[in-house]
Amino acid sequence: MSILVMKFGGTSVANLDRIQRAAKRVAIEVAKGHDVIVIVSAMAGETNKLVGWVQETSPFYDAREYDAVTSSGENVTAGLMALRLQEMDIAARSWQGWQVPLVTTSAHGSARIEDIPTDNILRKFREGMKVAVVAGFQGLSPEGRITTLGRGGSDTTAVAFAAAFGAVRCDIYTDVDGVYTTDPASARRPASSTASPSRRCWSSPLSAPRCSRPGRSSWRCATR
Ligand SMILES: Nc1ncnc2c1ncn2[C@@H]1O[C@H](COP(=O)(O)OP(=O)(O)O)[C@@H](O)[C@H]1O
Ligand SMILES: N[C@@H](CC(=O)OP(=O)(O)O)C(=O)O
Repeated sequence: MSILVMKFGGTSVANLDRIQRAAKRVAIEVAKGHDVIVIVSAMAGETNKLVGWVQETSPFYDAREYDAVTSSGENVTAGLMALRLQEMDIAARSWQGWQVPLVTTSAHGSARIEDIPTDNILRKFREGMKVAVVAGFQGLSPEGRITTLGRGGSDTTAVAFAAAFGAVRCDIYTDVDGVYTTDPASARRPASSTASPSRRCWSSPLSAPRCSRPGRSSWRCATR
């Protein structure tokens, strides 16, 4: 069994057309014989909207409820991606963090991943499932509450899954107009695009700094 992890960021699942386009990419990898774990983010802008709603409702909010609300964007995209794949006759189902379960610390809003048991998903692959669509960014605390991993945390989810499942590769997709030479989120004046978006960018830093910890093993992680 060769497992491939594919992560689609908010820009790549921003609407139903983009979800369909991402699903087609997944289908290509399934056709190559991989069992695929797809990690999805919330649709672009959704998490910001949810954070805004929390802050507007409760300025000194309960962090456990912040996580309950802000994790929900990924649940929507996971379900929609699984439905789209099913429409393409690919055996797929969605998994929320608690269903895996992706066990984290109790640090709500910036939880650390403690454990990713592989048995549930591997059993489904053995039964014929081809794609496990996992909601990124979220997990379950020892107290049984939903947690989130911090903004940009879906990259962390993807890299941690790739390590836990011994994936052949972890591909991180984002929809941009080109690959800049520096991270536009941190650079004062983003350098111009130097390559086509489809080119592999092996040196590109992942958006979540905490990705590097679970990902320090030997397999390759590509930004596409
Ligand atoms: N054109 C680009 N070239 C290089 N890096 C980029 C580009 N656009 C975005 N990035 C970086 O890639 C990472 C993911 O971008 P982000 O906008 O969060 O996309 P997504 O919603 O797909 O996760 C971030 O670190 C971001 O700054
Ligand atoms: N949706 C979450 C998690 C995430 O990783 O998103 P993206 O892959 O779009 O950066 C956030 O906005 O923080």
